[in-house]
Amino acid sequence: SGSGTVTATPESQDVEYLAPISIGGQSIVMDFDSGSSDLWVFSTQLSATAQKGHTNFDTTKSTTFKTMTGAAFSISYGDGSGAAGTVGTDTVNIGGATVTGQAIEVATAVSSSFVSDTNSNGLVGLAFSKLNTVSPTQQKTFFDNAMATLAQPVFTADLRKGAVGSYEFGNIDSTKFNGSLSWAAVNTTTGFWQFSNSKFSVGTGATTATDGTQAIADTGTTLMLASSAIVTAYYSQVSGAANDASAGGITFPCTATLPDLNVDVGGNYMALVRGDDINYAPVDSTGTTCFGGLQATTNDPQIWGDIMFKSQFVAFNGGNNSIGMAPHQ
Ligand SMILES: Cc1ccc(-c2noc([C@H]3C[C@@H](O)CN3)n2)cc1F
Repeated sequence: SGSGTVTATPESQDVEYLAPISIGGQSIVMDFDSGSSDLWVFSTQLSATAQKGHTNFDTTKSTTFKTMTGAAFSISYGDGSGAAGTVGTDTVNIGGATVTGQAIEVATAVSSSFVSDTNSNGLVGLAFSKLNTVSPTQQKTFFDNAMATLAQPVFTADLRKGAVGSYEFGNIDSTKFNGSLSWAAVNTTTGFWQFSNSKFSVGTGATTATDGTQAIADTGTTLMLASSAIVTAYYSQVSGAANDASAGGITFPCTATLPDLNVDVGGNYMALVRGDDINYAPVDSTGTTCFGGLQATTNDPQIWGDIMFKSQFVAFNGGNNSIGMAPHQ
């Protein structure tokens, strides 16, 4: 009910953005992921090794937790990591926006990359509920459950490069972006916040058609994974840029000047991704070579992650299935 705002704090190198939620009165820091649809949490039912360094949800300490008999979940992410376990319901409060009876996926097994990521204690999936992995009865996301009682059926992501931003439910704070939001229709068939991308331009260069693959807005992906048409054209304007097998992608001299990238969202709006945001991070401590925040993917849809969110304030409207963007204030 109501609306709620939580801080979105970047992990080192802005790998992901973490926000605090309350599950059954237990405060737990989670990774908010608009590219998946499970709310799963580290728990006291994990091995002691897996629990080490994490905040572990204890179902026995929540007076409102109810077991969902016979239910289970198992999820894997784009990078091959994953989690699995059992399911119950509990009250979830995110900055004041509250859902009772939210499906809580209680991890009994998690992959090593989650164990070592001790700042994160699970994920809050914010894509469409059709992607939820609970069986035998698929469950709804927090946002899906909250929508009817939120002041507006929306949530927003205000993610910042190397700084604290926010996630907000139920309200669009117009002090956080410049001008007005441009809205694009969302193609809900895949379950992602997916939209068309038909053209782009690099810096002040000519606008060029893309290969027409769509894109998703994915807060759970660190970089901006775009079609090769965009990526090739972009880095052709960056002296010293090249694919660097040892770094695992395109790198360039840290002294390189990076142009802005303009990418079309939904046919009407050219979203500007600042060149400065495309300089992701040095590949090593010498600070000589830097890793590109824009990398190529053959995946369809393209996966536009945090690099895009650092330049654009994004609103997700579950009432009319649209996505709104504007440059940050
Ligand atoms: C250790 C770890 C691994 C992966 C992820 C992860 N979270 O969201 C995503 C992207 C990719 C797609 O799967 C949906 N959104 N990936 C988070 C982690 F903390």
